[in-house]
Amino acid sequence: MTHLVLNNVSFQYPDGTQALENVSLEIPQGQRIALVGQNGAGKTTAVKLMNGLLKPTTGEVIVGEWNTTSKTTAQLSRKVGYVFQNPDDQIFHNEVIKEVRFGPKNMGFDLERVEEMTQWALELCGISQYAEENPYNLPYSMRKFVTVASVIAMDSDIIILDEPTAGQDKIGLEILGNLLETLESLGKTVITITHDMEFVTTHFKRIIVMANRRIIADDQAMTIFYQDDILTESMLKPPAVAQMAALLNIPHAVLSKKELIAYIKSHYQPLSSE
Ligand SMILES: Nc1ncnc2c1ncn2[C@@H]1O[C@H](COP(=O)(O)OP(=O)(O)OP(=O)(O)O)[C@@H](O)[C@H]1O
Repeated sequence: MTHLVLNNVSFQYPDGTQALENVSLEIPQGQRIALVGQNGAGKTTAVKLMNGLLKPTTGEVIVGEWNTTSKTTAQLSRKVGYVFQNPDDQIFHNEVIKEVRFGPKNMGFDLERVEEMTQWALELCGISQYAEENPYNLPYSMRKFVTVASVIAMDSDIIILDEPTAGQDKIGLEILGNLLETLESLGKTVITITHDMEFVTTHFKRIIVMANRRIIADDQAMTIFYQDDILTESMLKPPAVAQMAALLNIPHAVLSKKELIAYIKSHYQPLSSE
């Protein structure tokens, strides 16, 4: 069990850029969270603080019983796995299976567990058939799955996915949705940064919205996508169904195609063909 806490965390990059200001947050083990907000809001900085790649300038980040300030990234990676935004910043092996195997091997798992976790991760990410390929012969969306597999194979309590939906087609998004279900059933905490609001409303109950270096909302989709001040400040575009519901003046929150169609069917008469 690894409880994650950020207490009044601020962060400044060495060039003076203030990337986070007084961010406080608590994530109990096992939650599935979407982290959203405009480019530059501070999302990647926030998650890099969670796995110790960055240390807070002020405030504290607590991972389980550890304060990240006194731990190395290698120590923290046992508890918090981070899938980089750009897979090419992460991949360094010339064979997919070697890349995925590296993490569990490095954690010191016995050989049998290394193989078991590697095969499980490859399968869950839909890339078993590319195990012997050079990752750089695969398209970006597949390379992203190689990095996801490499991290989930390490079996950490907390898993952070930085923009896994970028460049994914329908099948890729289905694989990701299924992956989230599986990780939740295993009791993992999964924090996902994404710009895909359809994906957010379909797969996440808790959504954290960042804007201008701060958290401006931490709530469910029903609240976030129907609150004008949050949408304005974060510049988030609600999912298409919510936009259509607003155009139709539907008086309550609608977040799925099913709900939208049901409303239309019950309120509008079909046009007669005569
Ligand atoms: N290495 C760095 N040095 C200096 N400034 C940085 C560095 N990395 C990020 N920043 C700046 O910190 C701020 C927050 O960036 P961050 O990458 O955390 O935002 P983000 O919400 O993840 O954006 P995106 O959705 O584009 O990934 C931005 O102003 C960004 O330009």
